[in-house]
Amino acid sequence: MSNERRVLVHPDKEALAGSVAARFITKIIDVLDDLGEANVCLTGGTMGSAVLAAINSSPARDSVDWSRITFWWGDERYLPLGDPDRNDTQSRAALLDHLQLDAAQIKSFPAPGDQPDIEQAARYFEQVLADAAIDGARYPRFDVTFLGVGPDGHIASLFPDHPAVRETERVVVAETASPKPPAERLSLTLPVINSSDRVWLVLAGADKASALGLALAGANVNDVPAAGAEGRKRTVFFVDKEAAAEVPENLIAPSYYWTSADDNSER
Ligand SMILES: O=C(O)[C@H](O)[C@@H](O)[C@H](O)[C@H](O)COP(=O)(O)O
Repeated sequence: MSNERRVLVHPDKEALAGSVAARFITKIIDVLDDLGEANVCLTGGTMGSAVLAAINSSPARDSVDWSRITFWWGDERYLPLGDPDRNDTQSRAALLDHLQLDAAQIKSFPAPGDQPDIEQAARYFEQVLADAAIDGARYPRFDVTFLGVGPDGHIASLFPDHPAVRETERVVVAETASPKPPAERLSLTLPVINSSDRVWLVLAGADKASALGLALAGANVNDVPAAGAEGRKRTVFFVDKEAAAEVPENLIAPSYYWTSADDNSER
């Protein structure tokens, strides 16, 4: 199995969300069959929520044994629990609150007041991740990590030319000057994101075309953080036609009916 980056293009945002949802359901069933349990890292943003809503409305939703999945986020806005702008609030509304999950399956980042300040909140969550890890690792194995991509090429809360995108030692960092409001956020660092078996980037719209084109053309990670996203087994850019406008034709996967047999190449 090669770990080349794949670009899968869809006609529009709705088809994109539906396709990612279908692929996720199939993949996570395979992972649970193989490993017995799974860790999934969700993303904020409109595409992240659209995918979760598509999973929730899928006829195959309840083919997944959700009780064996722990949910994390790649980043979180540092806002009070329940704030409508928090990523976990939006993920709950789109999917998680429609499933029968134990509270322990949902690993929300801390909110203001949980820890003395945002930096200690970052340190605290590093311990939460370590407690969930095995074999002395600093964080669990993420089977699928979703990422949205900003027009500037940011992923999670790793923004171009910010120290967080260059951080390679820490597991969780505090971002206090996010160009995308709100200013204060917590984020996994790139090495942790890239420890994931699969990194699935989901982006739609003409405003993402430049960032995607640059990321696939090998831009510097500091300039275009999405350029640095790479899963251990698979890295897939799920995009719509508008976002794909600047992607070289040779990087776009031939359109084919994807079957699980194709996916067995991962084993
Ligand atoms: O907290 C956040 O804002 C997200 O984690 C962020 O990284 C988002 O995924 C991108 O900005 C893309 O957002 P859209 O999908 O809405 O364009």
